[in-house]
Amino acid sequence: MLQLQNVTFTVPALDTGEQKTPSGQTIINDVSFTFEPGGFYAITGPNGSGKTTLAKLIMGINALTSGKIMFNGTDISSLPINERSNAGIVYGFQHPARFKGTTFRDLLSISLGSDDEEKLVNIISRVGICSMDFLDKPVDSKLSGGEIKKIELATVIARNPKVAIYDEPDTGIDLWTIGPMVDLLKREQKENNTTTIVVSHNKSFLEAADTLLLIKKGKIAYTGDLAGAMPMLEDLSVCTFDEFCQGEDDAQCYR
Ligand SMILES: Nc1ncnc2c1ncn2[C@@H]1O[C@H](COP(=O)(O)OP(=O)(O)OP(=O)(O)O)[C@@H](O)[C@H]1O
Repeated sequence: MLQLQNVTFTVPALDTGEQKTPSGQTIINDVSFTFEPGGFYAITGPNGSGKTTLAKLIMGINALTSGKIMFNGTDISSLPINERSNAGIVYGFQHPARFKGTTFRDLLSISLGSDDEEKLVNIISRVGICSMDFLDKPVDSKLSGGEIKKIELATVIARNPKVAIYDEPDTGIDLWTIGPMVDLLKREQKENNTTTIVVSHNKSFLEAADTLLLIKKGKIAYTGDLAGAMPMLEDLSVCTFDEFCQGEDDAQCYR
């Protein structure tokens, strides 16, 4: 069980070499929530509401300003990323890194902790990569957005995570690939009891989730199923910029 207790993230002061002065903007504000083992959660909300920041706080990519994160009874709030990863929390990036001179086989072997061919094939077939040649592709800028996403998913799944966090996994993926990707994450959730947390605006992921967390201005505005969230999702007041238009129906903006 993964518990967020009064989790807060305020933009830290920049170290200018002089005394630190807090820049002070609170991005995540006093968020408490429990992710049950094996649940499928979608974190959604307007642009800039704090979804990625919340995911990064769970992974330890951002350090908490205050509050606590408990994982299976242990306080992991001050653990670095690698120790959270060793504990079973794994993060798939929105824009995965590309490493010149590294092949997919290298990356996957590191994630898997083994270069056993049979195990590598098992993982690539789980993410829907049929060609063995793909294993020896360099992970560089020549890969398409969809290919790099599949590689990222494979490296997360290879770690056999207890908690898998995917930040906008549909970025760079065509509409025809989203369905199979949702099916893949659902299958991994069910077969391995993986607690799955997906940051997404995509309806397919929102429909797949057991529970939605709707984030608005750094706070949880709603938790529950998609049907219950619909009025809020359709309500323009969830827009981050609503203080400028006060929610007027005919506001001239790009929401
Ligand atoms: N370390 C940081 N320093 C300064 N500002 C930050 C930091 N981390 C996040 N922010 C700001 O916090 C806000 C929320 O960012 P975040 O990436 O969490 O939003 P999001 O809800 O995931 O948005 P999107 O849907 O556009 O991906 C943004 O305005 C972002 O610029």
